[in-house]
Amino acid sequence: MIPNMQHLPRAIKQRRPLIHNMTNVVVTNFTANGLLAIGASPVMAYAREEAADMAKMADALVLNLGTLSSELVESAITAGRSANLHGVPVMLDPVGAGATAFRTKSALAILREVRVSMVRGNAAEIAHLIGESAGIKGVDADDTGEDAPVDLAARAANRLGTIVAITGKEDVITDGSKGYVIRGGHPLLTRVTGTGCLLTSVMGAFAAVENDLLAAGAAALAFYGAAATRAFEAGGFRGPGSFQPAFLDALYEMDRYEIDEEAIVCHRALAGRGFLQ
Ligand SMILES: Nc1ncnc2c1ncn2[C@@H]1O[C@H](COP(=O)(O)OP(=O)(O)OP(=O)(O)O)[C@@H](O)[C@H]1O
Ligand SMILES: Cc1ncsc1CCO
Ligand SMILES: [Mg+2]
Repeated sequence: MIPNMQHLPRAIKQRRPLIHNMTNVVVTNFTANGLLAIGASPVMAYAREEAADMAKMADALVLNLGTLSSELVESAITAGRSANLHGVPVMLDPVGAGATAFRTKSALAILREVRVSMVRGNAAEIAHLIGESAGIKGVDADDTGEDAPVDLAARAANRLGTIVAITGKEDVITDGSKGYVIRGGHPLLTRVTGTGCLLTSVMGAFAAVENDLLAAGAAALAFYGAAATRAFEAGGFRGPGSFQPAFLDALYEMDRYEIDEEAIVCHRALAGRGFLQ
């Protein structure tokens, strides 16, 4: 079980951490609404002229490469360095890494220039960051339907020197030696754009209120998956269009969820690799 986890959604509602997002044009509104729903305070700020100032006053910085440009990469590095100087955790979502050389190169430049606290992506994105090829089409991973890619996450964490989360049917998060596999969520999440992007920002909100970043990230994955399950179980929707607001409503109630210990498991394959029980 993850230590000190159950109270984190309440801590977010009480402290309303400021989350500075440099994100993509597809998911901007959804990300702001999702962060508001959990009680965090979102701000989107991109200009080179203000990136360092905003990052400095934030409680977490989220860098998302979904609709990147060279200007965004430059601003992201400026913001990231400012966050590093002021002890602000930095999340990186390398959207579409591997789909084009520019995306991979930009993500690696940020990882080189900024001390990134956590990287979250799908398996294909994370594989490409460490030079391993995997199926990727646009910004979506080819769904292999396989179990959580624990070894890939651990290799990436060690190579990149940061916490790595890989999401999919099951989620995994690791610092390269310890880690968690989290079951939950719902396949409908893949039919609504930006659920991964919002998750990276939600991880930022958890990192803002908990210094143990591995536990914070694992808790974020568990609560986010639980919200998706609740939204599905509550019913009353016909498909992705009506699932999206139901999911936002479920995120709003996240502080009421008891995380089922069964949802966070020591994956069979983790035995003997230093992963926690
Ligand atoms: N098959 C699945 N079953 C249950 N949950 C899933 C499934 N696939 C993804 N998820 C969940 O969906 C959320 C987003 O993860 P995903 O891996 O799809 O991110 P992503 O590819 O970065 O998405 P996007 O680019 O649309 O933001 C996570 O909470 C993950 O656990
Ligand atoms: C569809 C899409 N294209 C670039 S970013 C994005 C949102 C999901 O990552
Ligand atoms: Mg993504």
